[in-house]
Amino acid sequence: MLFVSNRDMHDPSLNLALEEYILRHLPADNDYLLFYINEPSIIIGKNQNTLEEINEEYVKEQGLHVVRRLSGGGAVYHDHGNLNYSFITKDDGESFRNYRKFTAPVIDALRSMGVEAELSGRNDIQVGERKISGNAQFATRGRMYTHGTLLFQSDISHVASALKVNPEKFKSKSTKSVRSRVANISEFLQEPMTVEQFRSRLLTALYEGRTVEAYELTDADWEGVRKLADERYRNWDWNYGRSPAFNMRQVKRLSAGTYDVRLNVAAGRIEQASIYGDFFGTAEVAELEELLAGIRYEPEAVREALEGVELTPYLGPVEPDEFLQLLF
Ligand SMILES: Nc1ncnc2c1ncn2[C@@H]1O[C@H](COP(=O)(O)OC(=O)CCCC[C@@H]2CCSS2)[C@@H](O)[C@H]1O
Repeated sequence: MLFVSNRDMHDPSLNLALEEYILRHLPADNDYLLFYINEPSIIIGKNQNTLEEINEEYVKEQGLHVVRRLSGGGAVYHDHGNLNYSFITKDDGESFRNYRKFTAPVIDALRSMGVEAELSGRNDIQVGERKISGNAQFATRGRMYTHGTLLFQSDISHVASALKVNPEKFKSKSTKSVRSRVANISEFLQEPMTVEQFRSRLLTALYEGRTVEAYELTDADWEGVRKLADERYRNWDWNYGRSPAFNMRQVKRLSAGTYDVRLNVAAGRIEQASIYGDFFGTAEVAELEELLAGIRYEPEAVREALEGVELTPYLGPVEPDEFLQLLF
């Protein structure tokens, strides 16, 4: 596992671009480890509707970055007290949706510092009932990354104020406020340390005492990273773009996540479909939306049109009947 160093880079667009660049362009015969700390930001899940996730007024007032990532899942708040890790590895057919595999070494490292961390739910690391880390994955062309946050010493009140919280989440996890659900790792440490010291401890623990081998990024690499940042992560179309036009809308929680389906139906046919949510798919949900366009708005017609289409890559594990229930 090669370590990629970017210690002084805190622009979320550059950090997400670097992560994507490593995934797509660095030699695939190696695994990579990347850490990053972002300036105050909201990082939106791939399939989310940005404006419904953020508290716009607060974002403006605080000058927060709002950036969409390639992985599924929900929106999270980052600041200088939040350390992110990313394992960029081969997609070997067994690792996608396997959060235990990638969080285990992080959890072991936390335990070695006296933090009683454990994996719970789909993708969270918690101490007791409180979340200290959210995780997500992205896979393409045989490569994948698994990345997660580590709330070390973040301003927890901002976590609550910056994000608009989906009432579904409260119901399903039966908690009263986000504030009480998340916690900073520093609270659980016996001896105080800075986020930088925490980062070094984690790095040493992840290499289990072996020397940390680094991949040195070249000038050409950096050029590629900047290009990706400009083209994608600094692009309004990517971060906010997708149009929410609809005249039928249904929001449902299934076991694989929350789905928000919107349809424009005219003359009995689906003109346009938009599917939002915090689910974990690998394929572009836009392809599925396109498949739905032009189909008669009837369960049988939709069932027929989708025959043979595997839904899981788009939507995570969802049965065809469940999908129909989202549409009708
Ligand atoms: N920084 C951070 N860490 C942990 N939990 C958070 C954070 N910010 C907000 N939250 C809480 O998690 C939920 C959303 O949980 P949910 O499970 O919906 O989403 C996630 O966890 C996504 C994790 C993405 C990790 C990436 C790693 C590098 S770039 S971002 C939110 O409503 C808050 O209650």
